[in-house]
Amino acid sequence: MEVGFLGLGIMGKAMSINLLKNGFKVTVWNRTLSKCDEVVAHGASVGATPAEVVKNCKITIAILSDPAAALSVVFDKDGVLEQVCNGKGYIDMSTVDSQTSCKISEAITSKGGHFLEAPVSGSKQPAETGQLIILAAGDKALYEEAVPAFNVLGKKSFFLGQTGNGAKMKLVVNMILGSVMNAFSEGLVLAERSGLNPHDLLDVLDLGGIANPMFRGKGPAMLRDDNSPAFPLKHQQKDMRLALALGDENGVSMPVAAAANEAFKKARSMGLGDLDFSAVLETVKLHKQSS
Ligand SMILES: NC(=O)C1=CN([C@@H]2O[C@H](COP(=O)(O)OP(=O)(O)OC[C@H]3O[C@@H](n4cnc5c(N)ncnc54)[C@H](OP(=O)(O)O)[C@@H]3O)[C@@H](O)[C@H]2O)C=CC1
Ligand SMILES: O=CC(=O)O
Repeated sequence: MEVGFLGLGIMGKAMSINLLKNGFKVTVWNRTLSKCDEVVAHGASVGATPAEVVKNCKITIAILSDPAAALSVVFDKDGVLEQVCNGKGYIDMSTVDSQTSCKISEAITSKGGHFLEAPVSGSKQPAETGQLIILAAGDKALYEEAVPAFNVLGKKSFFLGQTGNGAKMKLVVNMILGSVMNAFSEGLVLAERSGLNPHDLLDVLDLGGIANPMFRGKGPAMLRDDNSPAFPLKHQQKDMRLALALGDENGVSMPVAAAANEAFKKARSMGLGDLDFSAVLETVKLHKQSS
């Protein structure tokens, strides 16, 4: 199967290499061209523009940073829309809001193309090992056609119905993720400042009813001040912002998520946006009792 792939950030690089390793022919494009080199070394071809990739491939996948990037790659000059026509499929795996997804869907389908949103749950390592959870919605026939690729990229794919449902599911999941990360950060600092060994806290958490792969996976690195990015904090803050907007639209009060969003905003203002979202721990460490 031949696919186009737009966006070779942390996720896109791992996912496109995974497709190549599993026998797919892949044509890639990335705004910063040099990021194509490693994927080309695994056998990918390069398209000069998103439009060229779509022209050459029946199905094109994108995973881009945020709504602005997702829209730009479709609507701007040399963008996806210039080459979408009957029979072409476009799958956007970026984490965006449902409005962005619907706007892209309308544009693609108005030109005869097929659109599927398919944001993913899981981070850099699940992307590398093909263990993502795929939250697809939109064109069911395109979903069926993409299943062989999804089976390489993920451990489980969900088809959630109409366009927008995948985006909403992803935002709900990441709203919880970001809130939990804040509570976990507060717990680590509270344990340490109150004289406990935070490594003991990790062991205790691991055995109880709130045991969580994220605590075990990220806790030791957080205690070493290692926040090398798997899931960049700026993207987690974007997800909190979009989830809060979804809460507004639906009249859902979310004080915990709102507080978590403020902490991520604070972390961004401290210059931590490109680090892992676990770097929100630094905002908790900031507050020290002076007397
Ligand atoms: N990292 C993770 O753990 C996960 C991330 N996600 C989501 O996946 C998406 C990608 O994440 P990730 O790979 O980590 O992000 P990165 O920041 O590593 O990569 C972002 C990608 O978007 C591209 N991009 C940004 N702005 C534009 C633009 N205006 N025009 C064209 N391309 C643009 C970047 O290009 P360039 O290289 O030129 O900057 C790069 O290819 C995000 O929506 C994120 O929320 C979902 C699940 C897990
Ligand atoms: O979006 C991030 C993730 O880990 O999922």
